[in-house]
Amino acid sequence: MVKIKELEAMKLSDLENKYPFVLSFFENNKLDISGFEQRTLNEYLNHFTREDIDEWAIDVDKIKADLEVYINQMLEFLGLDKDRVDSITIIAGKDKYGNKENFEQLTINKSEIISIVGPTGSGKSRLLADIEWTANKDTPTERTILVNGELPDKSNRFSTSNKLVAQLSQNMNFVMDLTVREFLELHARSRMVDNEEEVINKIVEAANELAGEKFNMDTAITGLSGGQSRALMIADTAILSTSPIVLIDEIENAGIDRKKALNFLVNEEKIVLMATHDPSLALMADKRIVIKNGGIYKIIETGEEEKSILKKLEEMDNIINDMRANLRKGEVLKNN
Ligand SMILES: Nc1ncnc2c1ncn2[C@@H]1O[C@H](COP(=O)(O)OP(=O)(O)OP(=O)(O)O)[C@@H](O)[C@H]1O
Repeated sequence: MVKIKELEAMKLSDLENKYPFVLSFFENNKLDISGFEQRTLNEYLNHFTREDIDEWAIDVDKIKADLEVYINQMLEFLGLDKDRVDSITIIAGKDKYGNKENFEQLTINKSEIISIVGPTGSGKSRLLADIEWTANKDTPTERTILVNGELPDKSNRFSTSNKLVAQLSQNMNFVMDLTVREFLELHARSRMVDNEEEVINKIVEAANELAGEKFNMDTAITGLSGGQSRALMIADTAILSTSPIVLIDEIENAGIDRKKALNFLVNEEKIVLMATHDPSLALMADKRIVIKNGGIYKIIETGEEEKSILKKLEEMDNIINDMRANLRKGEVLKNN
């Protein structure tokens, strides 16, 4: 629930961006906010002179109380409230040997990217699965996942239309007999987007930017290569998904531009967790979780030194990518 205290210090332009429907509240209450877009709600409400207040019968406390009720009602009505995720918290469970994990709890906030590293079979996918399931001591790790500091309710956990989590998993096998266009149309329709054609074009364009070999709208999705279908799912998730949490289980080297893919998926409003064996992707995150024997063993913040190492890694990646592209084109590689 939104509290008026949180709103008072917001600039009117930010308030409008976050809750576009507030404009009709101001209009209905004959409050002219033009010229005050860069001022906070409090500054705006306190700018009235005694005369204004008497003449227009302005009651600031009542406006605030009404605005709080109005925003909460609108969020509930639009079904947006339950989808707002500002943070998730992982509360420690046990590793594969039954020992308590080496941390107490970790809160991940909106717009953070977290990578998950650790040897093969150490439990990276398990951690993602715990988050997807919003575990409540009911998985092998006995971890608990909180959303916005609370145990999420079941409706949130099991709703399929506005899913809490968008997951890009390692296996992306299409079984449906549809063309790319039909597949995206189905998805866009279920999301009720207005500009269907435009959105579909955007997804195919983005997917083709990620995949090496281009495909078009009339390609059957069963005919896409591993890398192409992966690229399509990434572009689809990035552009169409409203899920506030994106879980990525290794953007494996299926020939897609992984860094570009991550940039597509990252967005101010989302929490991104990605299991990876790739050093550049691991360091692109704000923090990384190190998993050992099924338990969280360390949480490391990516510091300045590692960020500068990331630059070097990216240069090396570019060299490797160029060589890969040239080999694919059938060229013979040359020194320098
Ligand atoms: N804390 C735990 N307690 C019990 N079982 C666990 C725990 N953590 C992970 N496991 C189990 O260990 C197995 C391997 O874990 P997982 O598949 O998550 O590894 P991974 O790190 O993703 O491996 P890869 O890098 O090969 O993808 C799974 O069966 C998983 O359920």
